Amino acid sequence: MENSAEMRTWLDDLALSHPLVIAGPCSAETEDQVLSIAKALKDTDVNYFRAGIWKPRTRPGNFEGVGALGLKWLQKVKAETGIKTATEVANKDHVKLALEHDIDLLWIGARSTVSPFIIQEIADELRGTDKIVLVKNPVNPDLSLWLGAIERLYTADIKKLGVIHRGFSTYEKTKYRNIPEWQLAIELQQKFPDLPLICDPSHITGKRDMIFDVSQTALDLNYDGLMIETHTDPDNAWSDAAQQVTPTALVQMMTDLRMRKETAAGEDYVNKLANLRTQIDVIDNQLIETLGKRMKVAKEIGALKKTKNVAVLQNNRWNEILGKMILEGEQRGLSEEFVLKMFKAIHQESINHQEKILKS
Ligand SMILES: C=C(O[C@@H]1C=C(C(=O)O)C=C[C@H]1O)C(=O)O
Repeated sequence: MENSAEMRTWLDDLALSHPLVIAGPCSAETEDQVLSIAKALKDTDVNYFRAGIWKPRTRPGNFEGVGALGLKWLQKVKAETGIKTATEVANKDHVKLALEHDIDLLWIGARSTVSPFIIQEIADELRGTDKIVLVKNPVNPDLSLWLGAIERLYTADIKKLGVIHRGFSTYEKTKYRNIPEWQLAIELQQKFPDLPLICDPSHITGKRDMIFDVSQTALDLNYDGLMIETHTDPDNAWSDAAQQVTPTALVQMMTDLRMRKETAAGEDYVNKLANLRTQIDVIDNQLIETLGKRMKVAKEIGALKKTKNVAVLQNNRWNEILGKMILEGEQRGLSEEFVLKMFKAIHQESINHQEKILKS
């Protein structure tokens, strides 16, 4: 599968003056709940009304969705508000029912994207559909698995495709429910610049007060749209209560978010940018040159170790460097997270070079 401008035709055809917005409750709970949220979202920027009908929960015993009955409620939403509808499908039976009920946009959840068997089953059932199909990232940060799912759908002649970035599971405790790993989405954009990319800040953050900030970051990174869980009574929602926002909060958010352009004209802007980028180019060259020099010295250390049969990894020395560099970095406004990541990569490269010498 290769990038093609056609990938974004369905989105371009909507001719939106704002990012694509998919909003609605985490789960469809009752007909009244679904309809009252949809009515509150009528005449806003919302393009698709979402509601989970089948809810894959981490543990059994939680509310697992109302099932096919909810599809009738979504049909009512479209009839009464004119908003198009969206739901998650996780197997071929879901697909069949969703298509029978004329749901306009189907998404595949993170837990399904990890399984090529499930994706193939869904793709086979969807074959040739003109509905929009969006694929959430797999729970683990694996870009090939994510793209593999898109490829299976594309091969099944489904051409209205896109991806939803909902963040990744991690063992570490962080401020996020699912860490964003923005780098992965940036890489995806580099490979498939025309594949519509939607951010799901609700699942990335897990907390409603962080949703605005993550949404703004997504727009700053050229995302095409947002999927935001919305409920008229979030605190009493039957699932994901902490991360849902009210329709009023959503509308306010859409007003406050700053839309960014991909580029800008104007001689002053263009000249200043070119000048600053020249400075960056010079510094980048210095960085590479310096790193090359550092590896040369590491190789000499490797050769010396070889003569005395000494181990490559020297934890004391390594900890001493890390400690010093974190402090140095702090003084230059570099975050500890960045310094750690960078030096871990440098250390690994140094070890690789020395390993080659010791094994030669
Ligand atoms: C270069 C050495 O080998 C390894 C690599 C290090 C580095 O690149 O700074 C530090 C400690 C060792 O784990 C060394 O022993 O000094």
